[in-house]
Amino acid sequence: MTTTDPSSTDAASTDPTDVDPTTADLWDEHGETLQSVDRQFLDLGGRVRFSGPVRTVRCRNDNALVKAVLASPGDGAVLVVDGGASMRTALMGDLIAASAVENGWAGVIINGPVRDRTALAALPLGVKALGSNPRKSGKAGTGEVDVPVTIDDVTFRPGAKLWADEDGIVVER
Ligand SMILES: O=C([O-])CC(=O)C(=O)O
Repeated sequence: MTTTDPSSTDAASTDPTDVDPTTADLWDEHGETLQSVDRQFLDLGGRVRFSGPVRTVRCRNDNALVKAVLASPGDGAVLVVDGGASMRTALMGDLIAASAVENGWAGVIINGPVRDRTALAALPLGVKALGSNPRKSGKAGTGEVDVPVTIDDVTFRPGAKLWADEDGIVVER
């Protein structure tokens, strides 16, 4: 990729000239004023480097809220989905991810699995997740939206700025 346009939708952007600083650069500059996520998420979207303000969903084996939130305007935000690390059901597939792209979301971080990995890898969307499972989620809509969620010792507060890349995830406290 040769553009430095941050709104570019090129898939699989890993170009070091991208305008966003790397997470390592951010850590060097800001250190422990940021939080860094220890958990080793897999990069499963067509964008590896992404950033934006945090939005959140907390749910477990039920993705109705994920679908609803990603069908609403994202305005460049990153949705952090705390699925409690359950690997039982996929919390996002290609249709929900395509809707996230259409609605202007920068990325989705899922403490749980996705499905349709081949399709996700072709979308201009950041996706970090624990893995994949073909089993569909429940659709009851149980869970919470835009509450602080904690994954290991990192708290993701709605509105906090988050940066993700090949090295990991850093987020404002
Ligand atoms: O509908 C679901 O539960 C997930 C899915 O397959 C999709 O997003 O395409």
